[in-house]
Amino acid sequence: MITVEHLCKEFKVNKKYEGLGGTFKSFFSREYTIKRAIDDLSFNVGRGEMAGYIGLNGAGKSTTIKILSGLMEPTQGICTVNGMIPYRERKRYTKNIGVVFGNRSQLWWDLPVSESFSVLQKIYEVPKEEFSERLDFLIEILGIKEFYLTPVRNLSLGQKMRADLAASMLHNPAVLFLDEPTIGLDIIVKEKIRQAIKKINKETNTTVLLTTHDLDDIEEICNKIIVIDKGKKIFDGSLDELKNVYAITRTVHFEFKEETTCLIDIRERNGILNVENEEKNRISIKFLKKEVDFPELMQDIVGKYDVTDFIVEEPKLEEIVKGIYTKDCVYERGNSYK
Ligand SMILES: Nc1ncnc2c1ncn2[C@@H]1O[C@H](COP(=O)(O)OP(=O)(O)OP(=O)(O)O)[C@@H](O)[C@H]1O
Repeated sequence: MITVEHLCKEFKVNKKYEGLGGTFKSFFSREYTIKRAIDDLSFNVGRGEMAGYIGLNGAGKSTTIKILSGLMEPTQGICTVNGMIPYRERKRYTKNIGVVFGNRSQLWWDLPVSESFSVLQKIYEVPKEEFSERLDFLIEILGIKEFYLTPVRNLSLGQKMRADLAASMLHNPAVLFLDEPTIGLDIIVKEKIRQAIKKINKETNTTVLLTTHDLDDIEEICNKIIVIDKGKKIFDGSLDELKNVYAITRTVHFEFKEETTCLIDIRERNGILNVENEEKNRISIKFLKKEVDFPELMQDIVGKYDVTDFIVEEPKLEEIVKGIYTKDCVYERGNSYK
């Protein structure tokens, strides 16, 4: 459904000079440097898949979305979405996609939500019956009824986002591009938006490409994840694959019947990263999965100490992804764990 092949995007950036004189010089200078925002990027997203597209600030996410939604042409490479080249046949193409930019609304500020939707119906040429069916579905799953007749300027951030999401889906697009759809929203509205996206995908098999800095969005919504860094792809696979490759540690929290302070024999073993006394009878052990035989470790501790309870904790997605960026976790690829 979405195919990206060797995509590059370069921007010309005016050369900057230091100081006040420099600022003046920069203003009139015709010298520029080239900024490569996307660098030989290739990936695929299949029909009905929901892919999370993540990267640090400035990694190139928005630039990719702009190219994929037809707003920008790449410098090199090619992409197709639903069989079309986005920036070549924009008018026909826009009827096939929905786009939501979390920091920008596509609704008309002074119009009530209802009228904004009617204008979009005309723009996208959606037949009346189809439109009304679609509208009922979106009003229901996004809980829009309570502010349907309110002017957009009077909506809260969360209401505006829900209305924007509905607006992007009125013409039943095959692909939905979401750029930070939960930015600035409270936890309840975030959850509503996530559930709605999942429902839309389930009911209409819409393909979703989602960029976000909130990794809970990814964990809850996506079945595929693409990680980019400085314009280059550094991971492409399922969430489980990401965890298998990069979640190299595990922590077990033990509760003992009595005060157990040291576990010196455990602490000294290969692959044990940390043994911490949380309370007098509670100890947590963090270790490298690759170096420690987990069942053996458990057997050993349960055999020697009176364990009343234990909880196994895997690293959170946030921690895993942070490790990928900082290269702290590429233990299996030859470097060492810091
Ligand atoms: N129009 C432009 N002119 C010059 N440089 C640009 C332009 N647009 C983006 N860039 C640069 O390209 C790089 C990628 O920017 P982009 O906005 O795609 O990143 P991003 O991953 O979306 O970041 P963020 O998470 O902060 O939104 C950045 O270094 C940015 O400064």
